[in-house]
Amino acid sequence: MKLLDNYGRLIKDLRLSVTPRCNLHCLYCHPLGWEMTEPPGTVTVEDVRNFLGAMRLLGLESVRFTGGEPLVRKELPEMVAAARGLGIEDIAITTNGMLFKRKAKELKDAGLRRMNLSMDSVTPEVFRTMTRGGDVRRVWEAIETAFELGLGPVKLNAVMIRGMNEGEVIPLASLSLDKPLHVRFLEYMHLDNSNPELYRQRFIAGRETKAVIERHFGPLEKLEDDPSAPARLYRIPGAVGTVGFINPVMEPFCSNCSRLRLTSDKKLRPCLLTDLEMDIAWAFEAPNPLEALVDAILIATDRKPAFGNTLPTLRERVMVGIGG
Ligand SMILES: Nc1nc2c(ncn2[C@@H]2O[C@H](COP(=O)(O)OP(=O)(O)OP(=O)(O)O)[C@@H](O)[C@H]2O)c(=O)[nH]1
Ligand SMILES: C[S@@+](CC[C@H](N)C(=O)[O-])C[C@H]1O[C@@H](n2cnc3c(N)ncnc32)[C@H](O)[C@@H]1O
Ligand code: SF4
Ligand code: SF4
Repeated sequence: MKLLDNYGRLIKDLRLSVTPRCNLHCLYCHPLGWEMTEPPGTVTVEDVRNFLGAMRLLGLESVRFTGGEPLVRKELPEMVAAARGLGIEDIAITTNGMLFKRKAKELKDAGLRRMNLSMDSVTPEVFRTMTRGGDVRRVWEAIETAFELGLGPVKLNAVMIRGMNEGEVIPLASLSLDKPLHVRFLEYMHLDNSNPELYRQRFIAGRETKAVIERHFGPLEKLEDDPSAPARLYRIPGAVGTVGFINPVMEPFCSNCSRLRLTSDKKLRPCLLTDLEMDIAWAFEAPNPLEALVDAILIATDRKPAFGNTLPTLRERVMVGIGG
């Protein structure tokens, strides 16, 4: 069965947050501390199995476990195994990598196929500042471990923030030169309404980052994009890996959006950049959760907007600074 929204988009990908907790505190993100226990009402392994089962009935092809930091959730391997048990092939995580080395084998055995790693900087001090205490050596270890275990492709995410890591563009892009690493530069999104002026000052448009790379390496080769994935892909001539630009603010990719998101507190979001979310805790408690979850997913898909409805506000907040 295929799930189509009201704009004809095929919904086949799920982003599933398994915890609101994190062992880092990046300057641009606001997770709960890792030392807390999971808040009451957080999705359980059984909830994840039921939700994935319902999505699978509706044609789900890929699932990405995220957070918070998914590796602080001790049941993550069981959740991955639940996805695999339902026949899902494309099982990925997005992680800061701090705990990856010690959990990688178990995750691979459970069915994990690939990973995206956050790496805003290659410079230890800049990395530590941006993540408020993270150790970039652990990201290197995570990359090596992924290569050793054959988990791939390995994609790196760098959120670009003026005054913090703009000097890292060339060192980060250079990581794609001789290794199969896919380095993606993300436009910073300011997801709350506090201090729009600070947001404007910090924001760097993807096209500016691309221009910096092209000034250094010459024109980038355009590669074929996966239309339903957020990154626009390029290659530095002769490089093994790729560079990509994820520009949700200045160049939204909503027309091919294929995603729904489930938050760790059981809210179903038809879109990442929306103020609309449905509390579907009731469906997990229903006498027939699978049936109730299918209903909830159909309703959320029906409400999926044409584009992120908070996008215009995000763009408005940065337009003045960069002239359109
Ligand atoms: N606006 C918007 N941004 C997204 C969406 N999905 C991912 N992003 C952005 O892309 C960033 C990187 O996402 P990842 O978790 O690495 O996953 P991904 O790149 O979507 O996954 P793959 O393409 O499957 O590797 C996120 O932090 C968001 O900034 C989406 O559906 N809408
Ligand atoms: C919220 S994190 C969760 C997964 C994991 N903890 C990690 O950092 O990879 C998922 C992705 O969102 C990105 N992200 C978080 N806050 C962001 C923001 N304000 N703007 C753009 N990207 C952001 C992170 O860089 C990361 O790549
Ligand atoms: S590691 Fe991920 S979840 Fe944790 S603070 Fe950074 S971006 Fe947020
Ligand atoms: S902003 Fe919303 S509609 Fe656009 S790509 Fe992201 S999730 Fe999809």
